[in-house]
Amino acid sequence: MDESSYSSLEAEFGQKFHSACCDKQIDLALDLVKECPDLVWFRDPISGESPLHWSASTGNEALVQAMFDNRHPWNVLDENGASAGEFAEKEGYASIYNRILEEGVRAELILELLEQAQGLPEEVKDESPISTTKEPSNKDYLGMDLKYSEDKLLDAEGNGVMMGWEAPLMKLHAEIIAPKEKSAWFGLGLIDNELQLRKPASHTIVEAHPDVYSHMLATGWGSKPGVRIIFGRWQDNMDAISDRCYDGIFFDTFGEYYRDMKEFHEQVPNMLSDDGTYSFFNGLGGDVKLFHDVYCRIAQLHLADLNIETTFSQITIDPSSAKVWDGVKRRYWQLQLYHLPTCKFISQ
Ligand SMILES: C[S@@+](CC[C@H](N)C(=O)[O-])C[C@H]1O[C@@H](n2cnc3c(N)ncnc32)[C@H](O)[C@@H]1O
Repeated sequence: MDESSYSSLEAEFGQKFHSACCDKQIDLALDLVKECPDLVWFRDPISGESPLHWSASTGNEALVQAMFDNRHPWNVLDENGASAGEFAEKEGYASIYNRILEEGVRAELILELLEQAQGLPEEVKDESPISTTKEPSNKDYLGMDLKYSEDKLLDAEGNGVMMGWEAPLMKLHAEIIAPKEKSAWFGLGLIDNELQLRKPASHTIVEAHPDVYSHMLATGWGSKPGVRIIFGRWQDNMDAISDRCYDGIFFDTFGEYYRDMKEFHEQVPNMLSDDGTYSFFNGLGGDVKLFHDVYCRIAQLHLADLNIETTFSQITIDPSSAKVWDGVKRRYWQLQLYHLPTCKFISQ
């Protein structure tokens, strides 16, 4: 059943449930779910809020658990784009936030297993709230004309491929994957300039878009000492990319999903030196805090399966000014804290 197809009975129970939550009548709310489990599909027609939002606001764990026991989705957003996690946080219920986060991790991992076992259809796959960066599909993007402006690289639909506000983050990523040999993806070349300042012995750049590649050549990257450019999709060039061991690797593409990034992560152990550092642009779920937290945890778990430990440094970043996004179709980052990943082999 989808959220728009609840019956009038479920709508009636949904409204009663809302009132019970507002009045913190937990026993009544639990009885209502028992009597009509399908009330979990009710959504307030104006606010878009769900029974999970209201349960989270009560701070009652049993009620939140009752939502999940009755298959309430963890990732419903209200009309303002707020998740149930944010409702819990607003009331100061950190343990409820964490319970919803755990459920999100569990649900996404199960979805991934189903996808592996059955090959889910595209429309179901795309129900996952998370893309690694910003839209559209990678292949569509690679066929589009791009536009460089002073501090932005936009695709033909006005999506921000790379933006100047990310410069301080690129500096930090460059610092952690520091000297000798590097691999990166180009965009505005912000991280590449930072890496060059650190005078690496060699620096490999992988870039698939013809316009970006031309821009790289026009700005002299083709003849910089120690710089090697591999032109093409990383997926199609793994043999050339992994012909050596890197002390630092940075991954930051465009129009790819988390599953693409995971596929790249599986290649990292074959080309990172024993004490090397891997990092990636962590735009995962960058417009909803709960989604971002769920996917940081999932990436951490998947990397741990590869014997790689991930620590996240929290960086305050606030690109909320309207001017930053002038002419850009979608604000792909809306959070106050960036989780900068440092990934290293777990020592035996
Ligand atoms: C977000 S930008 C990288 C920005 C870069 N970190 C910087 O500091 O300027 C992503 C780049 O990856 C390239 N790209 C996208 N998909 C790719 C793929 N499958 N293989 C290789 N490069 C890709 C894009 O053309 C774009 O230049």
